[in-house]
Amino acid sequence: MNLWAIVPVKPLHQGKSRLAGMLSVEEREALNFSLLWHSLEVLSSVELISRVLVVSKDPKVLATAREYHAVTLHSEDDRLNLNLDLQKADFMAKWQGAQEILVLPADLPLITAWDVYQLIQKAQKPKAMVIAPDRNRDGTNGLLFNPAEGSRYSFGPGSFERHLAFAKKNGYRVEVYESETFALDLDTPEDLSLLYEKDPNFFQKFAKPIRRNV
Ligand SMILES: Nc1nc2c(ncn2[C@@H]2O[C@H](COP(=O)(O)OP(=O)(O)OP(=O)(O)O)[C@@H](O)[C@H]2O)c(=O)[nH]1
Ligand SMILES: C=C(OP(=O)(O)O)C(=O)O
Repeated sequence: MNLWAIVPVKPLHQGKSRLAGMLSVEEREALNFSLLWHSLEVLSSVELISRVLVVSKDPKVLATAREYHAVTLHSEDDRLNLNLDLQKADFMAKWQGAQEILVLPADLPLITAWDVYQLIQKAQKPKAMVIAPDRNRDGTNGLLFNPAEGSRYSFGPGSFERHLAFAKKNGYRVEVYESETFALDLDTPEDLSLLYEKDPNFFQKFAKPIRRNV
């Protein structure tokens, strides 16, 4: 087993733009940094993961990833394109020996190492795809390919159904990973309120990287 986790990250000042009505650009930048830090903390404590690969245009994101011994890929395209960045990261991971690939967006504030471990367990027997939907069963909050060969990314609105359809069409055993913690990605003001309810301490944790930056 040689499982790589790929984490795509938008530039910190651009991410979470749907929260612009509630948070200033500085607050969103701090929140994005905190979410990145949380993802790296979680992934680096999952022993089943051989390497973490972070793909981003943002040098600060990549420098932080390297502090966690992640492999980094600098996306140099003019425009933002999540699926293209994932495709490039996927190629790099396979070139360096990845046999299984897990894509984990960096906006899952509630996930723990145990959640990620459980998701991975579902993919033990190939040929499998594990798909973790968001709470509306619209987006994809985790996607694992075992084997990595033949992987394909179709993130964006409605991606859960597209990933399911891809799996069925291509002969994968599909495991839908239903998890309350995985299901909460931070996109909308409603998601932010839910996070306040479920983990008010998250916002104290997220003061930490703000302090690190000043
Ligand atoms: N490398 C890379 N990562 C991206 C890109 N677009 C989104 N991401 C990351 O992909 C994950 C899921 O993205 P979204 O849920 O749409 O988050 P977001 O783009 O910050 O949210 P909005 O700005 O509100 O659309 C997050 O970790 C983002 O940082 C991209 O073009 N390139
Ligand atoms: C890009 C995605 O994220 P979101 O729907 O959270 O923007 C996705 O789930 O495919």
